[in-house]
Amino acid sequence: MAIQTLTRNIFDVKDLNLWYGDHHALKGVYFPIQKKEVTAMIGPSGCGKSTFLKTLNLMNKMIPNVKITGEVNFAGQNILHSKTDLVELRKHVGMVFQKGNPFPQSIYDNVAYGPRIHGIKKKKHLDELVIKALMDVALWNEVKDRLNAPALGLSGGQQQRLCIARALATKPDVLLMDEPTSALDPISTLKIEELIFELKEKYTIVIVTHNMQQAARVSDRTAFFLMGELIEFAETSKIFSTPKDSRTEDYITGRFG
Ligand SMILES: Nc1ncnc2c1ncn2[C@@H]1O[C@H](COP(=O)(O)OP(=O)(O)OP(=O)(O)O)[C@@H](O)[C@H]1O
Repeated sequence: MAIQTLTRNIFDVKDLNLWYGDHHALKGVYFPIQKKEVTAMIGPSGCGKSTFLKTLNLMNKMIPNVKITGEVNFAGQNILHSKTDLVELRKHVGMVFQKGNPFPQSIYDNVAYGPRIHGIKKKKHLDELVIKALMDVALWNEVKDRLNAPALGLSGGQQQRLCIARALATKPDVLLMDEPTSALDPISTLKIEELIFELKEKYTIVIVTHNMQQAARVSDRTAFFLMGELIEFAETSKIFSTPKDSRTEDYITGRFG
């Protein structure tokens, strides 16, 4: 996947439809995602935000009875084609979940996990990647003296930053974040938001959030989903000041439903 050949859109999603059995969860979604920006997805519970996010690295491909049609173009290729190498795709498109989910292993082994899967064995190389990833998430100073300690001994906020470091260790291009702060206290949330701001220098970030202030604070563009449809997608400042669709306005002003 030679991503240098891309235009400013790192993902170009066209007419994406997804069904869970009979349930039509994504309906004709067109969604360009720009490089090195933070794109936020907002919308009421069950509108398809997580489903859309997971489609970007085909996390939902394994679910029985899922049918996906349309195009999810990444690095110039439609990843919905059956030939897509999922391990390779997820090296480029990493994911961080709602609740930090470190493996029951040491801090070091958690971060080294991805590089090892991709065949990196030399300790010196692994050390470099682990240190770099932990520095990138501003966790290095907090853990450098206990790299062999269990990751599950870290605080919730530290665990989430560790999971971000784990995702970054394979040097992805895109980081998908599914409500990454919903289980965190305000200070840990602020740290992750600051981190997102710094990470966008190097990475493209797509974040699902229920917190509209968070979307307004961290993202460049915001997409509003409703019942499986992408209703509006624009610069975040526009979505929150002058939304074009009355349904977007109702949602962001809390008048929804
Ligand atoms: N594995 C699954 N099997 C069947 N239906 C599913 C599955 N995952 C999600 N759905 C359904 O698809 C729809 C969209 O779900 P999704 O999780 O994408 O919404 P969401 O906007 O992320 O919601 P939330 O904000 O509550 O996380 C919902 O109706 C949900 O019940």
